Formats: sequence, structure tokens, C-alpha cells
Amino acid sequence: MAVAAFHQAIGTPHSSLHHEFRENSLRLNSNSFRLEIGVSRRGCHRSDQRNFCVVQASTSQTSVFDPVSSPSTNNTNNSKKKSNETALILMRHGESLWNEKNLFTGCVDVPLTKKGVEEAIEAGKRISNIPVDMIYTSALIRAQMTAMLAMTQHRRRKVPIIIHNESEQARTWSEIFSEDTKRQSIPVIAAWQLNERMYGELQGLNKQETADRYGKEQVHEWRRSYDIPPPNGESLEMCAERAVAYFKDQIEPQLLSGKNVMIAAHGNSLRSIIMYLDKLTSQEVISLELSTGIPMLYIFKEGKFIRRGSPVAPTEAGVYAYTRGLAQYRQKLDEMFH
Ligand SMILES: O=C(O)[C@@H](CO)OP(=O)(O)O
Repeated sequence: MAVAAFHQAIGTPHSSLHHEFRENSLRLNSNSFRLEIGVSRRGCHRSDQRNFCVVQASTSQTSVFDPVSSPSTNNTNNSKKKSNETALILMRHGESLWNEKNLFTGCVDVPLTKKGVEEAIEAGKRISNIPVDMIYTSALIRAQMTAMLAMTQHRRRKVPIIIHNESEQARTWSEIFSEDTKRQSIPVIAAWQLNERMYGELQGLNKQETADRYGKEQVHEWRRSYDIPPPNGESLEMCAERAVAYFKDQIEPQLLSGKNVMIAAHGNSLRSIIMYLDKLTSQEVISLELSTGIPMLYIFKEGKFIRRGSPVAPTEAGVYAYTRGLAQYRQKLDEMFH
């Protein structure tokens, strides 16, 4: 993205650029960034006469969505759907017990604090009027807790259900036998590829003590540079190799086929995905910081990702992260649930 334009838009000195998606980033609504989409479309089969659509992704994950309720899925004709917009929500997990203690966490599987639980619920309120047909989380509990807690606030009241594809038995033992119930569910796919960057020998160390010991600059380099890994850990570049590949292979096809997607993941796995979506350079990504529990909305339309900022609370009047399609969806929810 054009950093100068961003800097101009938010009126901050270039050096203090932080791409935090708080309310001020909503001013970037008109920014859009071209992406090369080189993905194959997945099959969408009519499984019954009521437009119930079962999509078999390449990982053999079976997902369901309800075409009636989402603005992007008004019919099952893929060629028509392609011209429609779909929503992509990115959400960093709420505060974890190790965020609170200021410890390097990486792939250590730590739960949320009470504050993190509240952040996840608050994030859920902010996206409660945005359609969600599929959820992707990392394999780590803090991202999964965040996604589940956020969905307790969603006005559509669909039930997020974790898909277990790890074995044939897991698949059959978690089968649902009602098409109606499936329509009221949101498949949740947990993928290790979306995990936090593996922090190597820094995992479990206190961030301040590490800076005192190795120097602030060295630690900043380990934490924020693109290609310098922490000792025996992953650089952002290495993290991007798996997280962005997963996004391109598994998530983009879902967006292309008309589904609205939420991703609940981590500071660095999401930084790498945003770097891809916004075409940031390895220099620009250094200053990209994500807050815990702040949802970020992108619209995927005609092969482009358009950043809309962070949706504000549903009670607020000027929800200008919304597009016309999303406003209509919200209106439909008002009619359905009032
Ligand atoms: O400790 C971690 O795993 C990450 C995210 O909390 O920290 P950092 O901000 O240093 O990338």
C-alpha cells in the first residue's frame, strides 16, 4: 500500500506510522489494493431442493452455508456470485494470560484472561451485523476462545461448530443429521498454519527482561523485522510461508465462492496475511501493529481486497465500515429479530 497516502490520511508523521485498525483507520475506506488471484474454484453442489449448499474444500473439509441469510449468497450460481462482494473479518485473539505477564508466547497454547474474554465479546458486538458463513481459527485455544466468544454476540444466532476432519472416525462421530440444524450452523476450521509465529528460544521469556539482556534494538529486530528469526524460531517471512499459503489455498476459494469468512488468529500470522492483502513491503510491515480483540473488515470484490477498517459498535449511527450490501444485511437482521 502507499504508506505516504496512509500517513496523509491519518495525519501522523511517517515514522510513527502504526497500522492499528482502530476507528481512525476507517478513514481509509476508499483505499483498495489489487491482488493477483490465482486460485481454483471449489465445487459447490446442490444437495437438496432448498438451496442448501455443501462445499467440499480441497482439504476435504465439508462446510455449509445458508444462502438466504447472506448478501453474497443470494443464489447458488457461481458466475453470479463472483460479481458479488464477500466480507472478510480478521481478528487477533483477546488478551492471553501470557500477554498479561508480558511473556513471549508463540506456539505455546495459553488461554485468555478475563480481560481477553471481555475483549472477544466486545469484538463480537462490533461484528454482530456482518454475515459470517465460515470461521477459520488457528489450532491454539486463545484464537478459538476468541472466535467462539465473539460469535455468542452475533445477531444471526447461528452456532459455530468445530469441524473434526482429523480422522475418518472423528468425521463420522461428529456428523449432524438434520439439514435444518446444518443451516443454522457455521463451520469452524482450526488450522495450525494460522498459529502464531513460533518464537523459538524466546518462548516463555519476559519481553522486558529479554530487552534488558540483549538490548532493545536486537529484541525489536526479533519481534518486528521481516526476515530475521528469533533464536531457533520463525521469522515473519517463515510464518508468512505457511499462513499466507493457507490463506491463498483454503480461504480465498471460499471468498471466491461467495462465502463470508472470519479468521481468528494471532499478531504475527495476521500481520503476514495483512502484508499480503495490503501489499505491504518488508519495510512497511515493521510498523504494522495489531491490537488484541479488534476486528478488521475487508471486502472481497471482483478479485480485490478492499480494506474497510474496524466496524464500530452496532448501536453507533455512522457504521461507515459497512458497504451497501452489508447495510442491507443488517436491515434484514433488524427485521428478523425485532
Ligand atoms: O509473544 C508473542 O507470541 C507475540 C504476540 O503476543 O508477541 P510479539 O508482539 O512480540 O510478536
